[in-house]
Amino acid sequence: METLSRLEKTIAQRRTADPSQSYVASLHAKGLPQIARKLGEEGVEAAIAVLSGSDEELVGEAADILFHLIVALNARDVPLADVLAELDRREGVSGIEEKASRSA
Ligand SMILES: N=c1c2ncn([C@@H]3O[C@H](COP(=O)(O)OP(=O)(O)OP(=O)(O)O)[C@@H](O)[C@H]3O)c2ncn1[C@@H]1O[C@H](COP(=O)(O)O)[C@@H](O)[C@H]1O
Repeated sequence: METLSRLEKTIAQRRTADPSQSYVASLHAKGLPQIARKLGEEGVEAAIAVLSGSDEELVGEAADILFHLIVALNARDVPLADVLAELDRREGVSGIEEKASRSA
């Protein structure tokens, strides 16, 4: 989790960098729709790697999706800590109970 928090800080700092020098800044320059599109693409690539990639390819795709997810959260000014707190809240609650609480 330390790694993800550190990455979140770096991403926040790079938002306002020169887009020709920073991938994060280049995504921001293209806007929220592009950030969302990249997150979707990476999700699909990760799913394909689950089915047919090597372990090494899956690790790479998993890293890409975590990175692009944090870029997207940061672009919406939603702290990663909020997501982690939500996961903490769900701890000890079974998936079935969680689903029932959502549809109640
Ligand atoms: N972890 C990452 C990271 N993972 C993936 N990527 C980039 O995400 C892109 C993945 O997109 P694709 O695989 O679809 O490749 P692509 O065709 O080049 O991408 P597009 O042109 O379609 O956007 C690549 O350009 C990767 O370099 C990352 N870019 C940056 N980081 C981290 O973010 C920090 C800040 O980066 P800059 O903003 O570039 O300084 C870096 O120090 C790293 O810690």
